[in-house]
Amino acid sequence: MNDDMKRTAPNKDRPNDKPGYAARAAASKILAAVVDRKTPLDGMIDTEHGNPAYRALGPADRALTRALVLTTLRHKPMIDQAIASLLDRPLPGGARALSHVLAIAAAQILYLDVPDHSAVDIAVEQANADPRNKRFSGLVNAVLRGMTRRKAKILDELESVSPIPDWFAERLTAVYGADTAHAIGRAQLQPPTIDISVKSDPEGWAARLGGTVLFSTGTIRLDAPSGAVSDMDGFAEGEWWVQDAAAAIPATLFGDLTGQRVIDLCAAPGGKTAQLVMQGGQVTALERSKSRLRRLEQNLARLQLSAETIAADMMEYQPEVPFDAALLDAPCSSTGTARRHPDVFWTKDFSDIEKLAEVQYAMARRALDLVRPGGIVIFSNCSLDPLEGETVVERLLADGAPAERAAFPAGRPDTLAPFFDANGAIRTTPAAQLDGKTGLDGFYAVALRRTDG
Ligand SMILES: C[S@@+](CC[C@H](N)C(=O)[O-])C[C@H]1O[C@@H](n2cnc3c(N)ncnc32)[C@H](O)[C@@H]1O
Repeated sequence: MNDDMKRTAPNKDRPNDKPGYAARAAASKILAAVVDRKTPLDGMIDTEHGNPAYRALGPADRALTRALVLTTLRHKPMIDQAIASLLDRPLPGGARALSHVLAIAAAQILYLDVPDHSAVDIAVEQANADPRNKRFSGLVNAVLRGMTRRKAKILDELESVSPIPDWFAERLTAVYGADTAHAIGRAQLQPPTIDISVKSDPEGWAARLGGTVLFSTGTIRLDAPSGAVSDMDGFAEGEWWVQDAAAAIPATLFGDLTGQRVIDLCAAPGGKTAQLVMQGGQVTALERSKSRLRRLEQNLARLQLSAETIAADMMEYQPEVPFDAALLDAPCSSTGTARRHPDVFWTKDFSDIEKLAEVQYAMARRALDLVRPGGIVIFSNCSLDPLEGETVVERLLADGAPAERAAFPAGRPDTLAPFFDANGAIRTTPAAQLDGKTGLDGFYAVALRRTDG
């Protein structure tokens, strides 16, 4: 039996076989893993290695589960407030599983185009099917029916609620000011576009794929993509790869790399490696995770681009000859990508940012050892917190690392000018516009020149 048939042959006598039940049950489990156990979402919705409840679903139910979890996480503070406003008293501390069933149902009622009665009925059945929650099935019914009746008023009340957690909202306000912090929060609610980088002919591919070209990076933006990315024109032929416009900025800042030996130090899945090859570099892609390096190799093979690949920890790797240039796209809190990965706000906290900042500091120092004197290191990451960007560089320079800030090569589009800070580094946030378009990840990128030797 194939996946589609499993989805279309329910046994109506068993509520758990009702259409849509399994998708909601999987969504509630996955939400619990994100919120209670801080498990990143991506791994759980992987078709090969993901959560078993997700893998057991057919393609249509998998898409529904993803939509349910993403929508719930994107609106989590609103949903929590809406549920709390309908309860006489808070749910008992042990009722975590129940709270996730309620949240998934509330996301459908408030934010998704799902008939209210299906959302309510299936949530009641989920409660009945779990011995821990059976006694609450009446409460689930009452809360969710109340929500459907008062939907318009509740949505109105939720207008002023920030979609990001307090710890991060406070941090953003302290760093960027209240208006930008608010705009970053609102940007989080917009469905993300698909941005792609092309090997050549952006205008031609934009016309073929129904997108528009963002002049600043040559990115093609698909505002209303339909179907799987891998089925789109040019994907199998290796003409393009998916890459947010902001993520495309750091590598382009090297300019022409013809004749230069370049190392991409945290390379997988390889979007920036592909750019470095396209910019003419003789590229070595280094990555600590063997499985992620395999993915990078597959991506490069599809794109018919060649680079040397090495599975190694950059902190231990010793090249025979130092490189002319290095890209350090360091692991980070990924808070700049929360539009597409809304789980980051619920799986991370400020202590993670502090720990990652230490790792990045050590990595940036190491990256300087791997280039020749006079060589350039571009340090970048997709965190919105300056502790993982601006402060790392300030610390390096204050501590006497053999480095100075370097200018990016001339010739970049003027439209990138608003993203340069006073020190000549790039800072983007989801509150900004690129080429007049909203929808951009948060990124930081700086160029450093090795000064000793
Ligand atoms: C932000 S991702 C890189 C994204 C990549 N540059 C791109 O554009 O596709 C960070 C990567 O660094 C890798 N990484 C983390 N620590 C590392 C280390 N010490 N040495 C090498 N790679 C490392 C992670 O496994 C992860 O794949």
